[in-house]
Amino acid sequence: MTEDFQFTLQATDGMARRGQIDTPRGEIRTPAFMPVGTAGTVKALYPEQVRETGADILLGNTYHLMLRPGAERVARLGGLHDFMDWQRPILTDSGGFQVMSLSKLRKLNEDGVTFKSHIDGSAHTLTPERSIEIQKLLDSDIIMQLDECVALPAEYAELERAMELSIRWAERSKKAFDDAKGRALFGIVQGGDNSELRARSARGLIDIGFDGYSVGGLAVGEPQEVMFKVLEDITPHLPVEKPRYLMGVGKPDDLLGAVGRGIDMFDCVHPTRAGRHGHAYTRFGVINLKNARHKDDPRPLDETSPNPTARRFSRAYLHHLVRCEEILAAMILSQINLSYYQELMAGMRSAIEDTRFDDHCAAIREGWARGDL
Ligand SMILES: O=c1nc[nH]c2cc3[nH]c(NCCN4CCCCC4)nc3cc12
Repeated sequence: MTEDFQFTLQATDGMARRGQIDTPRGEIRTPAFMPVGTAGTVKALYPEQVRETGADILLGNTYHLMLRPGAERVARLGGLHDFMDWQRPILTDSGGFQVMSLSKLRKLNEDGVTFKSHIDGSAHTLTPERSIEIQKLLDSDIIMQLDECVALPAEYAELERAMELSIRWAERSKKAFDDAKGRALFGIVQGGDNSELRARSARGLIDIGFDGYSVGGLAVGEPQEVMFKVLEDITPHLPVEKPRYLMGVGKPDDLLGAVGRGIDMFDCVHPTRAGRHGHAYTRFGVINLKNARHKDDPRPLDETSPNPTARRFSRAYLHHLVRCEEILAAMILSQINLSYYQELMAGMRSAIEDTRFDDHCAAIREGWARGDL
């Protein structure tokens, strides 16, 4: 454990946990949602606007930044925090997942993965050691091991092979990390939807020892109930005193269910991507502002929202901006969606403190069910 990366469990309510991660660059209140800043930007927002939505930490992607502008270049320019002027914690993914989902030509073997850039076709290699090196060059605060994520549904043999490879890569990642001061290294639990493989993966990672444990191999096309079942299988095996991070999740309903099953950290492109596509997340559920029903509606999105932006512009105006594909639509809706996600996380944090998590989630879901009147 690096001494200045410290997770404190403050309260629990059933499996739901309220905690805090202290890092050299600031604290992370959990359960936490991490906006995705793939190419060194949370799209359409200034970093100070991202902070104003309530975010304590951002996610950066090794795959994208190693291809462009390059990890050594970011290091020469002072690291990712100075490069994008976000001085709070950054968690970086290790790149394997993006290679498999973005790069056409790739070859994976025991040593690592070689692939062609989806940008210019140039050849690249990611090994556990190189991925750790890149994340250190980016000056990441929370580093991920390199792993292999298998899309579901998948055969047992394939899930077992990838899970065992990921444990060997976890070992190599830990050696390369070499307890870098002030940084944390997370292992990633694999094993698909097979509870025996998931348990073996968790045990293997715990034996190696990590500062936190990510649940990988989910949000890859499986139904929500499969994801929840996997979480119920895994979280009892994970150490209570270390943070759990569910990668790539999710929609608001996923967040409530996963916090209730013991998850502390999340990341997803959904709120920002949905915002760019004209969808607004609110207490009433998601509102598609492309829909013509809004074109004469003078009401703001949500006049009782704590977010001034959601009280400021009429639905008619937002509908107009979305229809015109104006840049301001992406800016406004990205801010509104990230604010709503952070409002959800803050609400869950206080509900857990007051041991009223289940009632709180029921009330949130009632609001979504009532819909947009
Ligand atoms: O197993 C993983 N290891 C490393 N990184 C990951 C990232 C992931 N991201 C996702 N899902 C992302 C789903 N996302 C939802 C919104 C639209 C774009 C795709 N699963 C993941 C699994 C992993």
